[in-house]
Amino acid sequence: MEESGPRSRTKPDRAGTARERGVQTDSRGQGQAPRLSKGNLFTLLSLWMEIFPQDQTEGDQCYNVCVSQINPVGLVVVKDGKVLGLHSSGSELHAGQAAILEHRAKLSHSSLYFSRRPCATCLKMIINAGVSQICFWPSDPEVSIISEEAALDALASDKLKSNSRAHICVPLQPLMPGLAQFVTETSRNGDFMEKVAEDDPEVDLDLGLLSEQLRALASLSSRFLVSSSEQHQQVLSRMNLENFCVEPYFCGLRHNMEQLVQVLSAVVAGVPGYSNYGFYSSDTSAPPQSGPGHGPDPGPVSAEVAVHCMVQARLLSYRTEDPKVGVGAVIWAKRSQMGGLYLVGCGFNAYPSGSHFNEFPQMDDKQEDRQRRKYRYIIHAEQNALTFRTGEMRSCDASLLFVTKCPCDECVPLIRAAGVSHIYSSDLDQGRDKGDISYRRFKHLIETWACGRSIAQGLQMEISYLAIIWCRTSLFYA
Ligand SMILES: O=c1ccn([C@H]2C[C@H](O)[C@@H](COP(=O)(O)OP(=O)(O)OP(=O)(O)O)O2)c(=O)[nH]1
Repeated sequence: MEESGPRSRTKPDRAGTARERGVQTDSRGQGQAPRLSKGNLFTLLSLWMEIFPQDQTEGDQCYNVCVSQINPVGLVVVKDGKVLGLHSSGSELHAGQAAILEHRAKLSHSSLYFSRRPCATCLKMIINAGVSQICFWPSDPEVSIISEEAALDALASDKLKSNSRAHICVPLQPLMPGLAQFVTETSRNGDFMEKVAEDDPEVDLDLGLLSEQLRALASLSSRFLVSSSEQHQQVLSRMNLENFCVEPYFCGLRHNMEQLVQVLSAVVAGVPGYSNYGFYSSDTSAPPQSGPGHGPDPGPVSAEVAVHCMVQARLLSYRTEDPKVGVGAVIWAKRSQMGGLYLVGCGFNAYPSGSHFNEFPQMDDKQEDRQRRKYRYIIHAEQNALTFRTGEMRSCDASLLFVTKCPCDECVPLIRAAGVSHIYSSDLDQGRDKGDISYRRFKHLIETWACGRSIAQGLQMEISYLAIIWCRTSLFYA
C-alpha cells in the first residue's frame, strides 16, 4: 500500500528491519476507515464457528453425517450488542441446544446468528426462551435439503416462524467499499508475513498470500456458497424462501455472500496453520528446535484450535474505532473436567461505549501536542473483553487470551489479576516504549515465566507466540 503524509508508517522491508505494528494499516489515517458492520462480524463469526475444530471419534462423525444428515452449525449469541456466546454443533448437541443449556433465561431478548437455518427442534426451544431475533446464512439448512426430513422440517420451521414473536431473518449487509482489499493489505502487512520475509528474503510474499487466500477461498466457498444460481434457488425454495429468488434481490444476496466469504478467506490467509509456523511456548531458556519432540507447543489447546481462535480475534479487530491500529481479543476457558471450551469474553479497541464519532482525540504519538493523542481515551481490546465478559474464569480452568497485538503495560496487570493463565499473541512488539503507550511488562512477564517455571510450575503465565520459528520447508509451495 502506498503511504504518505506525516502519519504514515514505514512499509516493512524484505529483511524485516522496519515493522508494521498491529493488524491494521494506515489507510484508516486518511479518515476513510473501512469497517466491518456488527451484523457482518456476527455472521462471519458464525460461519467460522461452524468449522471450529472438534475432538470427534469416528462414531460421532457417523452420527452427524450418515444417520441424520444434519449439517454442523455455528452460532453467535448477541445481547445488547455484545457477544454472549460462541457455539458449534457437537457430536450430540446442536449449536442451538448447546446455547440453550449454557445461557438459559439469559437468552431472552438476545439475537442469534446461525451459519444455517436452525432445525425445528432447536427453533422451538429458542423461540420458547424468548429471543428477539434469529438470523441465518441462506444456504443449505441444518437439516440438509438432501434429506428426507427436509420438507417436514421446513414446514415446522415455517409454522414456528409465523407464530413466533422473534424476528426471523437473513441479515446480510453489503460490505463497506474497500474492506476486502483492506483486509488483504493488513494480512500482508502483519507480523506473521514479516517473519516469513525475515526468514527467507527470497520468498514472494504477495504470491504466497494470494495462494493461501485462494486455498482458503476454495474451501470456504465449497462449504458456505451454493455454486450455481439454479441450485441456490432450489435451496431457498425448499426452505420456503421464494421471495429471495426474485431479481434483483437474488443477485444482491449472492454477491453479499460471496464478498463475505472473500473477507473471511483474506483474514484466514493472514494466520495460516502451517506445521512449520505455529504457537511456541515462550520458554526462552530453551530455544525451540525443529525435529521430533521439538515442534510447536500450542499449550492447552491444539495448534488448530489456537489458529482458529486467532482468526476470531482478527475478525474482531476489523470493528476497531482506532483510526490506525485495529486490535481484537477473545478469551476462552477450558474446563478442567470433561474438556471443552467456553467463551469468557471478546472485544476490540474502541472509544468508551456510548461515545460519539470524533468526540475524543484520535492522534498517535507522532502528534506533538499530547492532549490530542488517543491513548488516554481508547479502551484496549483486552480491556473490553474483560469488562464485558460473560463467562467466568475459574481458577481450576485454563483461561486463554488470544490477542492480535502484544499486550501493553496498561493491560498486563489487568490480564494477570483477572486470572488469565495463557496468552497467545500474533504480534511480537514487546519491549517498545512510546511514552504514552509501552509494551515492557509483557517481556518481563515472559522472563518471569521462563525463570519461574521450574520452581513454580503452572503458577506463572505462559505466553505463546505465533510464528516464532521458520523451518525452511514448503511454506508457500507445498
Ligand atoms: O494491549 C493492547 C495494546 C494496544 N491496544 C490498542 C490501543 C490503541 O488503539 C492501539 C495503539 O496501538 P500502537 O501501540 O500500535 O500505537 P500507534 O501509535 O497507533 O501505532 P504505532 O505502532 O505506529 O506507534 O492499540 C490494544 O487494544 N491492546
